[in-house]
Amino acid sequence: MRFIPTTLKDAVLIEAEPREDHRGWFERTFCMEEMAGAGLKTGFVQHNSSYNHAAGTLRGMHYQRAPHSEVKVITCTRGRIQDVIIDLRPDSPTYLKWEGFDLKAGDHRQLYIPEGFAHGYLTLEDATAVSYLVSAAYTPGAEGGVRWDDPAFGIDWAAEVSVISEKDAAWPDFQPA
Ligand SMILES: Cc1cn([C@H]2C[C@H](O)[C@@H](COP(=O)(O)OP(=O)(O)O[C@H]3O[C@@H](C)C(=O)[C@@H](O)[C@H]3O)O2)c(=O)[nH]c1=O
Repeated sequence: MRFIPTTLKDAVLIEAEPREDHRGWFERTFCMEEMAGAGLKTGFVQHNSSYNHAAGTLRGMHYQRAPHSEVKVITCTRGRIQDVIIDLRPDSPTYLKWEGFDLKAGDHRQLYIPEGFAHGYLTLEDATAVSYLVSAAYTPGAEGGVRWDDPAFGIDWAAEVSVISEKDAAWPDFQPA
């Protein structure tokens, strides 16, 4: 595994190292020893998948409040997404900054998102699926969100948003802590 820093503190792109032979390839997509060695958390409690019928579907921007904060490790398993994270940790040098990542099926890449970030994605192709590990149990009462078009962040989405849940369209304007 290769660990590539992003512009946001503690968020990391993980590149797998496929070993190829005449059958195809083999790679590690999770390795406790290598990830812990790179300073990443490895205690995952759920493995989730979501499927989206149409390009232009937006899910996010989500987080869970402490003490239910989550690390997430995101993989695009079918199609293509613009995956976006926002650093919402007031004590971070990259507080309120966002970064977007082009993830697509078969790219051998995963995005490691630390606790304290909002996360969301926009599908760039029809029939797109996303798989992700999370480090804390789903706790609806601790759920928080940031609206995808909140002017506080000015996220530069790669395509028009055409499908979104009522919940995600209605997150209020961000209020700094
Ligand atoms: C996230 C989640 C949802 N659910 C249920 C609640 C609801 O009935 C249905 C769909 O939930 P949502 O609309 O919240 O699903 P979704 O919008 O896909 O939520 C996800 O969005 C991405 C961007 C993330 O980062 C994830 O952590 C998660 O928040 O699934 C669970 O049972 N367990 C879970 O862990």
